[in-house]
Amino acid sequence: MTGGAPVTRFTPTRTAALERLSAFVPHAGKDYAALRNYDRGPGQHRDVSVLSPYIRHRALTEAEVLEAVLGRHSHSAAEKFIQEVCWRTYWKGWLEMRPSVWRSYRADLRRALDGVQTQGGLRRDWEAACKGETGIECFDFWARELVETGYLHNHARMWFASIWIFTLRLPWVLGADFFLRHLLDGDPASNTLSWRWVAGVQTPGKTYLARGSNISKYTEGRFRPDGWIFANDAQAVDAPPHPPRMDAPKGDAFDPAIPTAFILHEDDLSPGFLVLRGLRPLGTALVTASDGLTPLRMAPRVTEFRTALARDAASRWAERLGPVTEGLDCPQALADWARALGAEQIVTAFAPVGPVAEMLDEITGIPVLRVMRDFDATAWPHATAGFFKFKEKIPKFLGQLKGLRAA
Ligand SMILES: Cc1cc2nc3c(=O)[nH]c(=O)nc-3n(C[C@H](O)[C@H](O)[C@H](O)COP(=O)(O)OP(=O)(O)OC[C@H]3O[C@@H](n4cnc5c(N)ncnc54)[C@H](O)[C@@H]3O)c2cc1C
Repeated sequence: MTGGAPVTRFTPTRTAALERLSAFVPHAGKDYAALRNYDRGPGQHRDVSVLSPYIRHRALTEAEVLEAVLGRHSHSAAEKFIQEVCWRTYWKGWLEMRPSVWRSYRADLRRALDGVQTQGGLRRDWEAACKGETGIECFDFWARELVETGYLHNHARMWFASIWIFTLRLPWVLGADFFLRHLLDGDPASNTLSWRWVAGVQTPGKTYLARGSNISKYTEGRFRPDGWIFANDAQAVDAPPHPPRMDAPKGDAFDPAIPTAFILHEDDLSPGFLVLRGLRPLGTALVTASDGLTPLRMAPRVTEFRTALARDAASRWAERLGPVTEGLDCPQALADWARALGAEQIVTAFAPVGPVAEMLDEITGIPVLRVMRDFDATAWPHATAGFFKFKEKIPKFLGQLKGLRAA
């Protein structure tokens, strides 16, 4: 066996994440560069890190993962892995500067779901795709793997999205929503922008077309799809041009001497950087807002994982957080809770575009200070164009990692 231990189970603790990280780090160099495209199937994903459900919620931060890898490998040996970690950073920065892309996705999704209600053919095809009953063996397998494990290999995500859009001719937003409901790492930036990329919307005109030979090779013959199932040509999906780019967010500073209520939310479950900046809250609210990712029902596996991971973070930091309150699931309830504590400000880690940020934006009557990590503040403003330009800046981000300890 060449990679880390084969896994697809996700224990919702930082300890489990750290164990997985340390088992994977030795393989993050040339093994990863050579083998990362192989999808060996559920329980066999040994050539990739399978860390994304933890990194997505910042039970592990990108900075921590990069530091661990650079503690073992040179930059050039681990270049490929480092770049993949930075794809997440890039997507987040890109969406932060064009937040209307997320709002447009949601509006298009609502329209597509109306279509599902009113058009029998669309409903039938959408249901067959989500249940893994299309008759396309590999696609059906991945649909079930996703629902049963909450994870898919990156290559399977690309093939799946391509077949969804160009073979089944289903709206890409319905596929993105299917992913968000079931992926443990489901995330507005990486998911929306990756689906847009496959559809030829993100890099206008450049689509990703799945090929049978590529699937056979990288599944080591587990699937040998016939050529006929694939579209020969992928016309980019029609979409408006990218919206104008806004400035990257800067985040807020906070005065630890002011009585503070703290929101620990699912987009950043490592509050150590705030404790280091003097955070001593009167109390903490634990917020998960994943239900806001979809108009449909989130998979219980996903909400359970996120709730457990958030509780794990709260229990790790119990001595620093004051009394912890759960179940405050609307802006008004959060504002009332903070005031009842005697707080004059709410402090929280910056939440990127998505339901948590939307909830924070609606809190009124008490200042909400969203504190950014130095890593994000440094990297996000560089997501101005394509990843190629962004990745040239990676050495600069890595140069600043020293001292940016996160947990
Ligand atoms: C259609 C589609 C939808 C996707 N939806 C999501 C999503 O909702 N959430 C999500 O986290 N990722 C998404 N990805 C990106 C990528 O597939 C996953 O991050 C990756 O497969 C996670 O597995 P891993 O941890 O084993 O990755 P590894 O190969 O071990 O990579 C290490 C880390 O780098 C980051 N990373 C790797 N590839 C990417 C990428 N292409 N984009 C962003 N970050 C990356 C992740 O944090 C990952 O944990 C999507 C990709 C596609 C093609």
